[in-house]
Amino acid sequence: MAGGKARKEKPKPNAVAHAPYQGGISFHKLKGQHILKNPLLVDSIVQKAGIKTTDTILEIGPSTGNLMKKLLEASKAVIAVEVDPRMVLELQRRFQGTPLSNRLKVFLYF
Ligand SMILES: C[S@@+](CC[C@H](N)C(=O)[O-])C[C@H]1O[C@@H](n2cnc3c(N)ncnc32)[C@H](O)[C@@H]1O
Repeated sequence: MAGGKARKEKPKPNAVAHAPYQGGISFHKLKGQHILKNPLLVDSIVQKAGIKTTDTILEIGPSTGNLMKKLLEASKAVIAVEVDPRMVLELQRRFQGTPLSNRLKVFLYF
């Protein structure tokens, strides 16, 4: 701006209200909610964990289940604990009626 004062940007009124809307769910970043989007990263995590088909896994905070899906495919069972009821609903929708569902238990804890 030649000769004028630089205009100050208005602060956003509420960071949570501006969280991106993805997969039908708005994520609350302040609660640590974000999803693993890169399938190669998810594969790498599962591979490095050295999971055996006889293992039962405890997942804390599965969110919408991107990592969970791979964990279920690699293990005997996954027990998950999630604080957000919207995520629990989404997980039920995602895995209901699939062969993975009988190896999964999700608990809502809050
Ligand atoms: C970073 S996300 C998990 C991403 C997920 N693993 C994926 O595959 O995309 C973290 C999740 O943990 C949940 N969470 C935060 N605090 C928690 C707690 N104390 N106990 C259980 N879940 C929690 C959040 O609601 C959120 O769904």
